[in-house]
Amino acid sequence: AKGPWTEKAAKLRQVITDVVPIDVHCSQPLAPDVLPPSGADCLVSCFCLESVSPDLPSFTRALGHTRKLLRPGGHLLLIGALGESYYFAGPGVRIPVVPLDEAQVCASLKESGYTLIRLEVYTLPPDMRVGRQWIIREQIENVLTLFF
Ligand SMILES: C[S@@+](CC[C@H](N)C(=O)[O-])C[C@H]1O[C@@H](n2cnc3c(N)ncnc32)[C@H](O)[C@@H]1O
Repeated sequence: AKGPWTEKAAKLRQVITDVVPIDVHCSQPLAPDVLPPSGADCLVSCFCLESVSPDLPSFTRALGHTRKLLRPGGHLLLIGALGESYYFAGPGVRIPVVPLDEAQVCASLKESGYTLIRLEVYTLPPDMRVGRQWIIREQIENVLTLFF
């Protein structure tokens, strides 16, 4: 069915030139020839690191692995959720999420070598709480955005 997303999908297909697998738990998360030798100018991670890390050390390590993909002076835009304990990847498929607070995220960033440029923490408005995780964890619907 046609809708606003049809147009957005078409635009995206015009600008995305490749889709490659990544595993943030590997010390080399991408295949060696994917990025230029100097590294990426910018990386964006959206609701990924906390939702694929079983605990805080694993989250911190994933940040460190990601940093190695950036060129010196490159930027990471990290978007994630605070205080989640799991999300539903499908009916009955509950994926554990490391529940982070702001201080833990800042400490993990520092430990993995990032310089924090900007931090924004906000609460989702009720009409955006459509995902099950937001319904289940209404008390912790803070979303964290970090710019490096
Ligand atoms: C909660 S979803 C977020 C998806 C999307 N970015 C969004 O904002 O809706 C978490 C994503 O992490 C990806 N993922 C799972 N394990 C991963 C890993 N080891 N390394 C990198 N990404 C992983 C999954 O494929 C999934 O798309």
